[in-house]
Amino acid sequence: MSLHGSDRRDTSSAGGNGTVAAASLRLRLNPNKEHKPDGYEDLQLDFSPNIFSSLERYLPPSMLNVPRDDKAKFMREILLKYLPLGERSRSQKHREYRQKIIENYQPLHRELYSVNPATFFVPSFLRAINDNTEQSFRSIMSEPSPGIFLFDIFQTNFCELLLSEIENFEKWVTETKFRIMRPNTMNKYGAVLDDFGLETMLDKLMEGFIRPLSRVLFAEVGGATLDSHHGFVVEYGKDRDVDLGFHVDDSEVTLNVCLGKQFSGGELFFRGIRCEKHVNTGSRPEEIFDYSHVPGQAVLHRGRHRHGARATTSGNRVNLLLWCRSSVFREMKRYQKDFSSWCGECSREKKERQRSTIAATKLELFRREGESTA
Ligand SMILES: O=C(O)CCC(=O)C(=O)O
Ligand SMILES: [Fe+2]
Repeated sequence: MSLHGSDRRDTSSAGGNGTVAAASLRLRLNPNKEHKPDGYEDLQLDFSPNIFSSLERYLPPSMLNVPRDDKAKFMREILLKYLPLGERSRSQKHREYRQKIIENYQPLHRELYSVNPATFFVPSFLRAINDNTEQSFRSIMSEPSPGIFLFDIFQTNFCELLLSEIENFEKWVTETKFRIMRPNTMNKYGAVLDDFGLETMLDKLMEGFIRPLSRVLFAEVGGATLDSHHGFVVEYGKDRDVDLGFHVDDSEVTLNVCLGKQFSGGELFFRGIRCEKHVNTGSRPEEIFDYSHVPGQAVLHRGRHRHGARATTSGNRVNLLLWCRSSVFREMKRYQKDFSSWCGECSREKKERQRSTIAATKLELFRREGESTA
């Protein structure tokens, strides 16, 4: 979402009640650069906390020092005006849904709810992130097939704690008969981690740890500008989902980490990267890659890398998925037709066009040469 000068609207209906409802309040045209904005990470909001911190500098001077909740409420009203009506009520309903869960669900392991690098990540991963160079990233990962990166990320203890938190959440769901929303249309089981309080932690995971990698590995699909996420777990086995059909993710970059437990089967199969237009085209032999999950190991790939998961034939498999999105990339994509920098089929078509242009030029040159020597 971008707030251009010309888009800025009157905020007269914003606020609803209390101090922030004054009809004359408008956003400033230029930000107050001296003002140090509040953090909004710990609030349940329908937009990224960063948007609130950025927008705060545009608040009218009289509002800069009002309580944070009032500022958030005022800004939220403004931001909601930029959503189409249907989406606005969907967003409102989802907010209420989350609020209800968070007010009633008692987390089991509070230490999971904010990122603690020393206890979450394995040392090799932390070192690479701290070095922050392409060389350091590549030194901890393998790329068994173009665009699919594998590396150790989570400590065993972190995986176990997260599994136990998820079990605890599901126990609460069963006991209270709370109807939860599943991660997406393809899963009957699993849970959205963002919905029961892990959103801020996962946002930090994306910003501090996945975006630096994606900036280098997936620059052409907005890897440097990932700014929102959908974080969830999928669960397979007896009494759970069995497999997952062939699909692309609603993400620019996907992090998939197996948390455990004991299982067989469940391999991921990859079949090349495709844009929307080419999503159903065939794959070439070099695009075929199968991967067997290893608990604690990350698989990082573009969301448009076509894939699916084979049946988990025994035991239980639980995987953490972080679909990372870039609003900038999505906006730019609307004005483009050629995705040869990442779509396997666009790239093949482009090479084919170049090949036939060269062939036609050569033919023309031969023809002219023939004419001049005749
Ligand atoms: O089962 C898996 O590990 C893959 C899940 C997946 O691809 C997804 O949820 O988008
Ligand atoms: Fe997927």
